[in-house]
Formats: sequence, C-alpha cells, structure tokens
Amino acid sequence: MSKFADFQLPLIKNEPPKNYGPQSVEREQLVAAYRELESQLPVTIPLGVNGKDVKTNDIGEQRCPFDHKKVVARYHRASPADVQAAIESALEAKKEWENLSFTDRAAVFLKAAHLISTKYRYKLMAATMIGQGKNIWQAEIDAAMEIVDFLRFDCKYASELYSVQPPENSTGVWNRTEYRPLEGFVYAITPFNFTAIGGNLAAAPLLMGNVVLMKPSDHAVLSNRIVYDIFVEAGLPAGALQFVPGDAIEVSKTCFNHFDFAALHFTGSTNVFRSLWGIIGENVAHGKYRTYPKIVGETGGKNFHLVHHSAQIRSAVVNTVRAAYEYQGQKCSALSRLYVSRSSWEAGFRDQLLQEVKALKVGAPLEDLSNFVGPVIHRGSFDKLKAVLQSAAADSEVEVLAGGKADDSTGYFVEPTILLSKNPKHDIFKTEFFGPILAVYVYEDESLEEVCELIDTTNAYGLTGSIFAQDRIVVRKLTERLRNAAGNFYINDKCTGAVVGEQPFGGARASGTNDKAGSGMILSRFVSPRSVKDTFAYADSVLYPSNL
Ligand SMILES: NC(=O)c1ccc[n+]([C@@H]2O[C@H](COP(=O)([O-])OP(=O)(O)OC[C@H]3O[C@@H](n4cnc5c(N)ncnc54)[C@H](O)[C@@H]3O)[C@@H](O)[C@H]2O)c1
Ligand SMILES: N[C@@H](CCC=O)C(=O)O
Repeated sequence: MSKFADFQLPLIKNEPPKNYGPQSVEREQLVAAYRELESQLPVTIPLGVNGKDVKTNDIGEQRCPFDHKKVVARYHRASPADVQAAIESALEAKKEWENLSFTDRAAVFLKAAHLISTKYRYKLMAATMIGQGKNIWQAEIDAAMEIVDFLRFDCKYASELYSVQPPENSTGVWNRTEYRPLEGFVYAITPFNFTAIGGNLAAAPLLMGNVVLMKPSDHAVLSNRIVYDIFVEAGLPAGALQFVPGDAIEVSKTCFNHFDFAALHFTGSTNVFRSLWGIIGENVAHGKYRTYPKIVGETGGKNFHLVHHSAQIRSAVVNTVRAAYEYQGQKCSALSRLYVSRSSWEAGFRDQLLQEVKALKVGAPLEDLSNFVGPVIHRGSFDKLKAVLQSAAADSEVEVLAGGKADDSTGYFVEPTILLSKNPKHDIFKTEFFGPILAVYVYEDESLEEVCELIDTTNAYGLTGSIFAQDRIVVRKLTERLRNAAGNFYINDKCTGAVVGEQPFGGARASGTNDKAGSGMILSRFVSPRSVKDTFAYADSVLYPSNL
C-alpha cells in the first residue's frame, strides 16, 4: 500500500442539536419520517452475512413498547451454522479491510456520520422512537447527535493514537510503533437503550482495522439494522461487519467457541457481562484461543445525586428530575438514588421535586409532544418494575411520595415514582431498577462524611454521580472523597448526558471495564501494538567493551 501524504482529517466538531420547536422544519420532517416508517411496519430484517441479506426459518419479533400489539420488525435469527458462516466470511474479509489505509477506513465512518446527520437522521430517529420508545429529544441526542459524534471523534482519536510513537531513537536506529488490528474477530453485543452505543460497539473496532460480528439487542434490531445498512452505504466492504441477530446465548456460544475470537465489545447488564467473562475465562484456561481475548464491557449503575445544604435548590431539583426520568430512567447513567440534606429538603427541595414529578406527562412520543416520560422497553422490564412498586407500597420502611402505579393496557407505562426511606441500606439504594424510580434519603446536614460513606459503599456500582454545592471547599472535599464512586462525576450538573468529545463515558467496579466510550482509550483496546526497531548500523563485534 503506497502512501504519498499524511492526510489531515476534516475539523472534527460535535454535531449541533436541532431543536424541534413548534412549526420548525425539523419537527415536520421528523414527523413525516415517523409516519412513513409507521406505514411500513412490520419491517422484515434479514441477517447481513458477507454483505448479503440472509433469511432463515427462525423469526423473532420486535414490538413497540408504547403499543405492544404493534410489531415493529420481524427479524431473521441466526442459527449456529449462520454464525459460523459469518465468522468465516469476516475472517476472509479481514485481509482486505485491515490492509486499507486509515484514510480509507476513516472515510467510511466520516461518510456514515454525514449520512446520519443528513439523509438518514429522521429515519434513524423514527426507528429509535417506535422501536425503543424514545421521545423526540431523547432520539435526537442518541440516534442523531451521539452516534454522529462517536463516528467522527473515533476518527480523531484513532489518528491521535497512531501518532503516538517512541520518543527516542538511538543513533542509527528508527523505532516505530504499529497499531495492528487484533488477530481474529471482534464480537459486539448491543443494548436496547442507545442506538448510538450499538453503532459504536461495531464502529470503534472496525475503524482500527478489525472485523466485527454484531449481535443486536432483540429490542433494538430495527435501529441497529439501519445503522448496519448506513455503514454499508458508506463503503464498508462486504464481510467486515456481519449482522447476526438471534438467540443471545446460542450466537455467543458459537463466537466464544471459535479459535479466532479476539475481543468482546459489550454493553448491557452487569450479570450478563460477568457470565460472559466467566465463559471466556474458562475457555482461556483451556487454551482455546489464538490470543488472550480483550474484554471490554460497560454495564449497570446505581447513580447518585448528593445535594449539600449550600446547593442552589432550583437547579438541583431540575437536574434531579431530568436525570431520574428522562427516557424513563433507562439510561445506564440515570439517577436512581438521591441524598439530600435535611435543610435543603425542607427549604423547598421536597415541594419543588414533588410538584415537578407530579406534573410530568406520561405517554407515547407523538401522541402528545408534551409527554416527557414514555414506556419502558418490554414486558420483562414492566413486570419487574411493577413488582418493585408493589413491594414498596407494602414496605413499612418505604414511603411512596409520588407515582407508584403501572399500566400495561396499551404500552408498558410506569409512573415516575419517588420512594423515600429512612433506611439508607434499603434495597432501593442498591438494586439497579432501570426504570423511572428514584430512591431518596434525607441526611442531617452535619452528617456529610457518613453520607459520603453510604454513597461510596452501599452498592457495587461506580458509574455516574453528581454533587450539588455552592461552597467551593465542600466541592473540593466531596470530589476527593468520592473519587472512586463514579467514572463520570458531575459538579452542579445532572449525572446523565455525557457528550462525546467532552466527557468520555464509563465506570469501574460493577459498572464495567471503564475503557471510556468516546475516547482514544477504548480504541487502544482494539489494537495489538507491534514495536519495530529498524537498525541502519552494521554489527561487527560480538564482545562488549566490558568483556575486554
Ligand atoms: N455502562 C454503560 O455504558 C451502559 C450503557 C447502556 C446500557 N448499559 C446497561 O445495560 C443494561 C440495559 O440494557 P439491556 O437490557 O439491553 O441489557 P441486557 O444485559 O439484558 O442485554 C444486553 C445485550 O446482551 C445480550 N444478552 C443477554 N443475555 C445474554 C447472554 N446470556 N449471553 C450473551 N448475550 C446476552 C442481549 O441480547 C443484548 O444484546 C442496564 O444494566 C444498563 O445499565 C450500560
Ligand atoms: N452516555 C449516556 C448514557 C449511556 C448509557 O445508557 C449518558 O451519559 O447519559
């Protein structure tokens, strides 16, 4: 592969938001795209193997969470033989894909970003709204802005990584570091809740020259397939990315049993990730793989807001409501435990919080644009959340301050709920519910150290957290004290809404490997660097001076 210049990437900037206000062009175009997609349901989705659509005899259904009778997609499910074929054709495609220059690989993803920002923006948003139950704004920040940002910033970070070269060359020597793609294939498993994350789980390793098998979440097959099609339209060669929806355990088993399995790129729940790590670890112990697979996973959270008595109350309330209830609390970053000082609680926090939460409208995204809270994703989630509400209502240690009801007559709707408890070790402060349920503990103003200890040790997670305080000395102390409690830490802001290029995202402890999606750090997990020493001097004596 000849090289005649060091090309510069175009200036990489965040995708600007559109605002979708009344009478705006973007609102009109989005609604039109939504209606068009709605008229085409159910969409048939084949596998994408070696660049070809493959149909199987095994059909799965993705249903609309706010209207569960409506089938959004009928998707073909891969058998073990289909997955095996996908792996072999990915390994075949690898030779050409990894030998393309970085410029050409980056061009594919910059073009995909452009296509999503323009031609496919509203289609991808509509699929995310109908399939995953997002309202307009939540779809815009995910299926338009964040995915475009991932694709563009990945190119910038990859280019920066490639430029990291050994700082020293002895006389007559040229040292170089080559960032080789992994030997084998990458297996990407996507979550339901972010179209952008699904896209980036495939795109990040692909950009570094890897080939990828993508198993979409059963509840995001439509949006994930549109992303796959966009990558292909942008010039991704056949076979570099294989789209294999199917039984999660079966598809994974075939991947994990393959000698050339080189990396897992996962986003989803903690328990699933732990079990996958166990399977891979066991296989490693039996020498099943060519190389030690990389394991990259972003998982659950039980994220906190800590409101100090010096906090500006109104701002802390507004941020609390948004963080807990946007997208029905189904962001891994969502707020689910609030620790508020008694004086703030009594000086207006409580009343404003209740007033705001009771005013939140619940319903389908386009039925009424003022609906702030939509449906939870599926029957399993609805049943689990309903059981949490029932047990809270019967629990003498818990007071239901707002919400508490659930209705699945048309869609999976759960009321935005506030649970107050005097027991800070209650399960409501420990378990990730992944729904619109906020647990509240009111602490005495003078017990700041005790509350920090609670935040840090009550559960196993370490994903996101925020502190609200105007007193700068307190801000400094809390920032130090809670250093390991969150991988994304916010001061006087909500614990959701990380922006690629601004706040690389991820947490440690039970929340994941903290490789930070939307940064160069994660890209470095998908390469196997080679150090090359190129010597120009001739050797002419075996003995060293010290041997003389
Ligand atoms: N930390 C982050 O960056 C981040 C981002 C988004 C979501 N999440 C987490 O994801 C979870 C919600 O997403 P979800 O409901 O899609 O999670 P999930 O764990 O149920 O599913 C995630 C993916 O794993 C697959 N899967 C499920 N069981 C499997 C098994 N036994 N073997 C192999 N694959 C399996 C699913 O089919 C899906 O594709 C929450 O816990 C949330 O906190 C974390
Ligand atoms: N990056 C998103 C969360 C992604 C997880 O679901 C945020 O910061 O809110």
